[in-house]
Amino acid sequence: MTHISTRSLPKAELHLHIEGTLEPEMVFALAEKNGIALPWSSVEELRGLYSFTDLQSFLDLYYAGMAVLQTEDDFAELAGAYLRRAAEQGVRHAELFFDPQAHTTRGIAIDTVIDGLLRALATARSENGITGGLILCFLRDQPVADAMATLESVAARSADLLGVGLDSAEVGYPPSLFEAVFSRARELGLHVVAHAGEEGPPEYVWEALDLLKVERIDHGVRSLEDPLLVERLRRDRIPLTVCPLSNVRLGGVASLDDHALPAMLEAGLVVTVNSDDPAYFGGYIDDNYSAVARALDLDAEQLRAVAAFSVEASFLGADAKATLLAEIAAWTA
Ligand SMILES: Nc1ncnc2[nH]cnc12
Ligand SMILES: [Zn+2]
Repeated sequence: MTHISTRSLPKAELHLHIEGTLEPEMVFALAEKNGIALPWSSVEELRGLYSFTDLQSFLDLYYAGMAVLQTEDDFAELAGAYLRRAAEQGVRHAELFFDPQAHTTRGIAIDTVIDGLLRALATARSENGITGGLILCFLRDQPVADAMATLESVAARSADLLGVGLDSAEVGYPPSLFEAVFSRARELGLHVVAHAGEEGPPEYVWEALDLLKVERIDHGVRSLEDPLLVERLRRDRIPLTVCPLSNVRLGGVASLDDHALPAMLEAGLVVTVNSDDPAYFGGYIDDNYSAVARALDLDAEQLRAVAAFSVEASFLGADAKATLLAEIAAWTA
């Protein structure tokens, strides 16, 4: 059994919903500050609800908690807290997902959200040397026209974004619905990624690749059900941003011991380890690294390989990648 500490292993986080870092304590503090009535009476009561049966049971609570995020300062505080924790856990680069439609439908301006998050990223860069950017996610269970309108609303400031993604309830909302939206995003020079194969079938992963032309697949764990798809992902070195603790907490995988991560590595896939919604799933990124290191008995070489994949799969430039890869190669447990 390995007990390697991976905290100091340099890594990139590529699958992190910033709203999923909203800890119950911050929910209550922001509710008080903003004069918002909550349906929960205490931090303990709210945290007690964090036992999920599937993706939707989590999403219901995730969207409810966001009501406390009102001002640019609130978004900066949220992202600042995450980035400090991430830096403590060895994160050197973080590409943050955010869900603007979950805020604009509550009357919050999209610029308020983006400006707050960008301010936190700038502060983290100067204080901790951590680099990063924003990936705007469309809610796939909302109308396609809303996604297109959201994209057009940021077209003039697309340089403030790294890319776009696709999240929320997956089954019944195939990537094919969003072909025109992703085409427009690519036209704006944005990187493109999508959640696929978390609860949805391998067919959704094929659609994300062939129709949305994504550069990474978020989750993708169900890809292993389709050998031809595995071959495609391997051949084209399409990275998968896997979130082990999330898969267990949402019931996609019975326990960490049963996680497909070793099989994915064995199959020659570019697999990365990420935290998804750490406030809800019981751990930030290094909690995910250390949990898989223990449960799956990964050695230092395998852990360095996963960290190197995270850098390779990132949207950093070639020089920044080379610097981080050299640090990872030099890392010893
Ligand atoms: N794991 C996940 N899957 C889909 N949508 C999400 N939104 C936040 N976390 C998500
Ligand atoms: Zn996710």
